[in-house]
Amino acid sequence: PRRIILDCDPGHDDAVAIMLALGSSAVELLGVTTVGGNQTVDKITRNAQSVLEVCRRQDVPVHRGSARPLLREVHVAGDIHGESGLDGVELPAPTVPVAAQRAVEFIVETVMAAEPGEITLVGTGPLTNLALAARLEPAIVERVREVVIMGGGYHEGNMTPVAEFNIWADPEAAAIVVDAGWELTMVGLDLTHQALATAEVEQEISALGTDLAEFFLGLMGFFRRAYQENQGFDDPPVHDPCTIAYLIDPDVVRTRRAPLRVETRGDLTRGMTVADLRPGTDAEDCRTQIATELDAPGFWRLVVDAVRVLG
Ligand SMILES: Nc1ccc([C@@H]2N[C@H](CO)[C@@H](O)[C@H]2O)cc1
Ligand SMILES: [Ca+2]
Repeated sequence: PRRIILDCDPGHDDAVAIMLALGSSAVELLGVTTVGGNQTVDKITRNAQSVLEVCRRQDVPVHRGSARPLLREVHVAGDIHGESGLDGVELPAPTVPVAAQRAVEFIVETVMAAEPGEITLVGTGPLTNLALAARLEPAIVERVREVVIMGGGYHEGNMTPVAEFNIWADPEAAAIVVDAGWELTMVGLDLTHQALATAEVEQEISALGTDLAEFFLGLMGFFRRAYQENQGFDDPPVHDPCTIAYLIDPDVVRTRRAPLRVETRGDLTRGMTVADLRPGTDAEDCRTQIATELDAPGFWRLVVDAVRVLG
C-alpha cells in the first residue's frame, strides 16, 4: 500500500480524505499532521482527533503543526467550514491525547527512518508544515516518494479569481514545496470541482445505514448549504479526498506533466499557481504534474466503498 502522512486542516473535505484513507487497503495512514487553515490550529487538531474517534482509529497519531503561515496573516474559512471547522456533526471528545512530537518533527523523523521512496506526503491544507520540514531536513526531498497536494488551479481560483485558498493562505510555503525538486502532483480546483457530492451520492451513502454514513451525511449537509450560500454551487465539490483517490487508483485522476511555479509577490495574483501548459513542456524529466480530469463515478465508488468498509 501507499504509506502516507496526511497534513491537513479538517475541514469537511479533509475529514472525507481521512475516511477514504482509512477505508482503503491501498493506503496506509501513518499519521495525521495538522495546520491552521480552514480554522485555527487548535480547532483543526481537535477536529482531526474527533474524526479518528468516529472512525474508531485512535491508533493513528495526530501531530499538531503550525498555527499560522510562514509570513502572512491567519485567514480562516469560517464561511465554508463554520465556527468549529467541522460544523454540522456531533464531534466526539478525543480519548487519546495529541502526540507530544510536533508535526514537522514527525514528518522528518518518519521519512528519514523509512527507506528512500517509501513515504508519500499528502497536503490538503496550507503547506506551512511541509515547507518547514523541507527546510529543517533537506534530505527528505530526495527520500520522499511523492508529494500530492490539494491546492492551486491552472485555470480556476476560489479565494481570488486566480488563486486557491490553501496556496493563497501561505504562498511562500507553497513556493518552497513546489520548487523543492521532489515529485509533486498538484490536485487543484480544475480537478476537484469535478468531485461534486450530488444527491445520488448522498443516497448511495445513506443506503449504507451506518452511524458513519450518518456522520458523512451530516458533514455533506453543512458543506452543501455553505457552498450554495457562499460560492453559488448547487452541489459541493469535495476537494481533499481526490488526492487519496489518486493514490488508491491513479486511473481515477488524469494528470499531465507541466512546469509549476507559485506567485508570491503579485498583488492581484497572490498565491496563483502558474502551470506552463504550452506545447512540449510535458517533458519526461519534469517532476511536477497537474491533475486535469476526474473519473467521477470511479471516485465516488472509492468513497462509498471506504465508508462501507469503515462502518
Ligand atoms: N471556500 C473554501 C475555502 C477553503 C477550502 C479548503 N481549502 C481547499 C479548497 O480551496 C480544501 O482543502 C478545503 O479544505 C474549501 C472551500
Ligand atoms: Ca483542506
